[in-house]
Amino acid sequence: MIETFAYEALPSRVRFGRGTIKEVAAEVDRLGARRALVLTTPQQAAAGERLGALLGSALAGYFNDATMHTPVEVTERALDTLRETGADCVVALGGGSTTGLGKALALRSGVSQVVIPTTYAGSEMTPILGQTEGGRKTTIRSLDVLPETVIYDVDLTLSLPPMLSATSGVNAMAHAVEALYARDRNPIISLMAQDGIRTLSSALPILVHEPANIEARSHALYGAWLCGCCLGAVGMALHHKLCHTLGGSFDLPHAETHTVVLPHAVAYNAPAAPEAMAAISRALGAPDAAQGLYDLVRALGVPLSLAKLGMPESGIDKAADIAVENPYWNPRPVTRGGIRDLVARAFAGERPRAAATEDEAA
Ligand SMILES: NC(=O)c1ccc[n+]([C@@H]2O[C@H](COP(=O)([O-])OP(=O)(O)OC[C@H]3O[C@@H](n4cnc5c(N)ncnc54)[C@H](O)[C@@H]3O)[C@@H](O)[C@H]2O)c1
Ligand SMILES: O=C(O)CCC(=O)CC(=O)O
Repeated sequence: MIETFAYEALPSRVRFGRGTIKEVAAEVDRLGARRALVLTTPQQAAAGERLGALLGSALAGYFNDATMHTPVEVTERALDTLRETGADCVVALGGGSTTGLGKALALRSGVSQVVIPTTYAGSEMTPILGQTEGGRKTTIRSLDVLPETVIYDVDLTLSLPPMLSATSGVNAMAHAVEALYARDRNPIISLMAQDGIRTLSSALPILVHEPANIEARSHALYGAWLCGCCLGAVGMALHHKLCHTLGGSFDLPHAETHTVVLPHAVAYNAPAAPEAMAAISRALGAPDAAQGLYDLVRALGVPLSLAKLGMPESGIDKAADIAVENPYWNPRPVTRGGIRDLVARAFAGERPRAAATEDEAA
């Protein structure tokens, strides 16, 4: 039987393919905008200049200081540039950090956004904005920050280094995994989630050895789009909350933290979400969801432990304390002991705990 559900499609236009960046001026025009401010990180400034050339007379200027976790002071500087250049639109070229800056500007000024994603983070498909002020990261959900247009150009992902491709891809898979057991899950998003996990788990092991494999790049970017849609559409749970806590408390890198934690969060939730686990296993082609994810991460050759990412051992207890401070919905109740065990295993890079039955886990 089909479960009772609600489904709300988010309004955004997507173009996908190779060489699609050439359509940027037409897409800006389609939005009724006249002057576009190009946003990048300092590392992608040269790619931003090539994009500026494609915009021609619609180019208003550049802001090349996008920074991870969207610090408010950077947004304020970008807002000054937006006003000085008279831009009525932003074109964000880059990963989640640059997309985040575009969203922050849209929230404050109402400008429309074209996003050209070059990682697999998926922020371009969500009405979610995380911002940092005074060392504290807060998240809002509002249609005001949802980008109007997203241009996926597979060619732009060829330069994404293999290790960042792997961790960014697992970051994307985490959105799909949690969508499958979300409280507000629905059949359309679950289909996208399963296909997102399937395409990324097939493409990533190829990309770490052959980063220029265009077919694998194309599947990975398509999978990232599907996973981003999942994050934008339904609520996330333990895995995302825990990564947020760990990243914020110990200044750990975003995609790498997701990659280490995902198998352990899935093992924790497995007893309470058997249908989701079966769907994840099928999508991975592995007998067990959590063990399959761990095997995938190990095969990608990326760090398997929070210790390797720079978390101190004393952080295990601190993370467990913070994780139970503010209650949130999760398919399995979040207990301090359970989370401590999860974080300790993730800290050491051990295999996730073998799945318990729901009774054993209670
Ligand atoms: N709000 C949301 O829905 C959402 C979703 C996912 C992530 N995020 C946020 O996004 C940020 C992380 O984004 P990210 O993981 O994409 O990393 P990122 O955007 O910080 O990019 C990492 C580095 O890789 C470089 N880079 C990106 N694409 C490249 C390419 N194709 N070739 C070469 N270099 C490239 C960037 O310039 C940067 O230096 C975090 O702040 C996270 O919280 C937000
Ligand atoms: O930091 C944000 O902008 C929100 C992050 C998020 O919702 C997805 C993630 O943790 O990958």
